[in-house]
Amino acid sequence: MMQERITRLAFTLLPPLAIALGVAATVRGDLLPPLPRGLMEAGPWLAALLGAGLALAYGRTRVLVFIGLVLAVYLGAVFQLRPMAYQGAGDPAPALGYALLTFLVPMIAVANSFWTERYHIAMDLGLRLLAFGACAGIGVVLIRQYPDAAEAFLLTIHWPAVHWPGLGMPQVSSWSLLLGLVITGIALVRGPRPFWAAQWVGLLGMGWMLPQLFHAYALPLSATAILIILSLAVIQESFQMAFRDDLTGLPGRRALNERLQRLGRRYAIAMTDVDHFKKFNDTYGHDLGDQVLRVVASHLRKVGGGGRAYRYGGEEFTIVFPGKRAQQCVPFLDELREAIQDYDIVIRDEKNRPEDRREGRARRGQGRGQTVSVTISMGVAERDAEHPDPEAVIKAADQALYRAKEGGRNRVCTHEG
Ligand SMILES: Nc1nc2c(ncn2[C@@H]2O[C@H](COP(=O)(O)OP(=O)(O)OP(=O)(O)O)[C@@H](O)[C@H]2O)c(=O)[nH]1
Repeated sequence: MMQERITRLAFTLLPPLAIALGVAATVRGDLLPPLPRGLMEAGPWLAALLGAGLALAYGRTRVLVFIGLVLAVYLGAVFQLRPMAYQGAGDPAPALGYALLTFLVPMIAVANSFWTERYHIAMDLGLRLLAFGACAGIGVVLIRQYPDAAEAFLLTIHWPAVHWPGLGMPQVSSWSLLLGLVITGIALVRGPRPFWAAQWVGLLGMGWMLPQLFHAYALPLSATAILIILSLAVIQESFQMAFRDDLTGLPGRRALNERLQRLGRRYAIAMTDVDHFKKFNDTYGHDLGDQVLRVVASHLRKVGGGGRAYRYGGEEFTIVFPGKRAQQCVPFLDELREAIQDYDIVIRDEKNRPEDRREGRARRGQGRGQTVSVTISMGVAERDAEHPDPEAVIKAADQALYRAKEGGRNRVCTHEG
């Protein structure tokens, strides 16, 4: 499971990181030729339109809010920070406004990303805007009412030893950004999803772009890149929704249908079914049933012989072996069957769970955690004259599976016997 998560993390994080590093190298290395100013400055708006369009189409209100935050930071840097840097210190109001913005954005981003998308999209978006707008409003009121206290909190360098002026933001803002990165990072590692990766890279990118204030392209190019990364995350998530099974993480039926259309002349297909699963569900409940399906899927994912597993539906899985005969697949299938049969699934007794963690550990130490195991049956068939297309091969594999069940379950049967 661990290795699986690391692979997923790498696949999720590498594309946005590659885009971000590409942009950073372009800016730092001055690799772009002189371009008309308007063109560069149109970038963030065009990318925001693209992202907002996609987010609206797929009902991703979280992304819409994050797009707003990126634009707010970009505009804040261009219209607040830049003039401030030219004019030098004088009126503290713009500095306070900028500090409040950079302090609030990572916090709002985190709150927004943990807020599950519910209700109708307009209602959901309205509630978010109301809540986050209220936070910003309270911040502005507090700054106006208590400018000295606000300055002391937002603009003071509280710990000079750990402050790096090159960060381009007040110290509390950099803490807020760091906290945002840590929380988003943990969420990303625990459940690698394109949105978490996009938000993590986005926060990092915002932190990176602010000190490059006077570089001709840094701000618009970075903002454009972050918004494009967000748009790609929306596309990637919708793609995953269509092709990946949510419960097990395996590719789903649609992905299987796609794969079946592109098989060559020789292939074998195995149908897999969890034994007595209805009884299992009835005895231990649907939640443990779901846990079993995840465990079975994590084994099937590791199938050898060039096979690839899909969730066919319910407790049925399909494994496609390109270039193989049915007999050649049997050892790989048997290996899976044995691994699943030997795997102990620990029942987490939620009702009688001890409050005290130490007691829990002690109880587990005494071997009180009850375990269960399941078995699977498999039927495998290959393409031949009698079964010339994937539908016919699946039907033949289903018949073999039926025989495996009839023969006592926990076994692999081939179509030809
Ligand atoms: N927990 C859980 N159960 C599911 C899911 N999908 C299907 N099931 C259950 O899987 C069971 C399928 O049982 P059956 O096909 O009747 O057969 P079986 O009990 O597996 O028995 P044999 O196949 O004859 O060994 C049903 O009780 C479904 O409710 C799911 O996503 N989660």
